[in-house]
Amino acid sequence: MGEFLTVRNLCKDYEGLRALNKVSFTLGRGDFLSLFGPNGAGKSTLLRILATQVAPTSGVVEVSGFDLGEEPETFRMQLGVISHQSLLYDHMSALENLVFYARLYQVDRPEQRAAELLQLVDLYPRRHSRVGQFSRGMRQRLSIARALVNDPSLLLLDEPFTGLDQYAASLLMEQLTMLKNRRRTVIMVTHSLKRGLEAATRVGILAGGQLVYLQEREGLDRRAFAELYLEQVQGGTAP
Ligand SMILES: Nc1ncnc2c1ncn2[C@@H]1O[C@H](COP(=O)(O)OP(=O)(O)OP(=O)(O)O)[C@@H](O)[C@H]1O
Repeated sequence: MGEFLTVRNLCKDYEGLRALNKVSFTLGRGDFLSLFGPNGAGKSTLLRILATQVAPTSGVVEVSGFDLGEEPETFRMQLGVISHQSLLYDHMSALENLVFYARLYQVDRPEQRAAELLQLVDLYPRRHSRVGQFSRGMRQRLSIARALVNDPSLLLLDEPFTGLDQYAASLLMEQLTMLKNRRRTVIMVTHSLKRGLEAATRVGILAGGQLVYLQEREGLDRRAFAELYLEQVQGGTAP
């Protein structure tokens, strides 16, 4: 079976600072990579490149064998992103936001899809409230619903548990597990070892812009991994 996502020798420089240094890995459909690493390691930069928000300085990203740089629009249609930016419109209601994105992604029956997702993240009773009035956790729930609107083939999650209560966090874990079972590919950046290891098929550590560790989750020695992670976090801050 061919790989779904191929990242090869990816580099990103910001004004002389090398944020990513020759990062290479591949993921198949149904793979779930949990990516750990200290602050400033380059994790968000990697996700931003994969989300086509930032161009790499050099290197290649291929999705289903197609170069990302050549077909960004096609690729975006099958992408879901949860990042630090919520990408929500404050002056619109929760329902209006989701219907807007459902239309943007040319989803069948946008209203129905929006309602379904609002149920899923337990915001249906608040569907007519303006998002500007939402709490942080409610916004995060809606961001999750937004990211799922097109049933993405690749889901990119940057610290998705931020602001979520226990209940919402377990709802998200459930969704992620379902997506994985449906052979969607997920990359999740997190500082939570527990959450990251729970859902992963692969675990990686990015430090100083380099992928210093990448292993299958199965058979992973949790204790040894926790120690390695701690070492990296203590040893390395921003490059
Ligand atoms: N737009 C930018 N312009 C200049 N430098 C940037 C920019 N974005 C990120 N950087 C730098 O690139 C490096 C990697 O940043 P990045 O946000 O990718 O790290 P991270 O691993 O996601 O960190 P955190 O865990 O703190 O979110 C840092 O040194 C950061 O200062």
